[in-house]
Amino acid sequence: MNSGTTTANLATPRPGRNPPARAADDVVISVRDIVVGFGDKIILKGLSLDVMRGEILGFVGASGGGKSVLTRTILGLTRKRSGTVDVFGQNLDTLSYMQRRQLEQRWGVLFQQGALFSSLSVRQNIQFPMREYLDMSPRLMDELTVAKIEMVGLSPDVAEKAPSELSGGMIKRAALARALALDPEILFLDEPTSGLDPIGAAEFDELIATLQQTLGLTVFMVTHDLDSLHTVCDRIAALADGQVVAVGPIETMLASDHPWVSAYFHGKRARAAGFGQNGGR
Ligand SMILES: Nc1ncnc2c1ncn2[C@@H]1O[C@H](COP(=O)(O)OP(=O)(O)OP(=O)(O)O)[C@@H](O)[C@H]1O
Repeated sequence: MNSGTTTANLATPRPGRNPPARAADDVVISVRDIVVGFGDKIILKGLSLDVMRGEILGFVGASGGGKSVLTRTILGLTRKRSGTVDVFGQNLDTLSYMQRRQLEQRWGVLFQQGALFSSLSVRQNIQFPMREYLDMSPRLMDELTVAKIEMVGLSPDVAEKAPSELSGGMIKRAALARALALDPEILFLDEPTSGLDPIGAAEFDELIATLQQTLGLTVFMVTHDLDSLHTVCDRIAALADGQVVAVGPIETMLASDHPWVSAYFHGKRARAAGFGQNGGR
């Protein structure tokens, strides 16, 4: 999937992709100095990070380092002890219930675990957020459901299936369709390619890139997948010791002298994937 990809074409936007916005006022998510812990265990230790409009930001870090915790904190599902999270310029701590609900309609989430409600059909899963947030006729919901299913590359008959009847790749796609149900501007993806074989993972990466492009999405993607980082991410942020220790395009990661970042991007697996040789791939 990555053959023909060079370090040079990572420095500039890949052909066919619009350059992501980089203006300071185009920060879509701004995390400042957040501290998150459980009991006496501090996971995020004053972490700061910006996500820019229209970019795919890959978020990497050691297992158990706090990537999901950061995602859940941004989404307001995990309490922080201090610091701020602004989304679309709105400090999440200051929002009223209604403002919060309006904001929630502007993002879609694909969680790593429990991607679909197992007791609901794919149609019911996709319509879940529509029922939760919108007042729509069943007919319109059905039409939108088919559109979302086709958008993620599944056939319409999948709508009536139960999650247990789908392959791992189809479940990811159906969950993505649900994440897109409300036409969000931001997509949060927590390890979207985990559990997929390399071909399935590559196809899913391609789907994310295509959707980002056609829908103008901003994507925050937690991933361990070196191929995903290389092929679809505009920038990468690396988490270590509870903080973002490097952020930038792949070249920044390859040049970083932080021990974890260096080990990750120059390690055995990275070398097997063709990274880190002569400063690139
Ligand atoms: N609700 C919670 N209560 C207590 N500890 C928690 C809770 N949620 C997360 N943790 C702990 O926070 C740490 C970070 O977890 P997190 O799931 O964010 O890691 P991660 O970087 O996403 O890991 P992985 O790559 O393995 O998914 C772990 O030690 C985890 O056990």
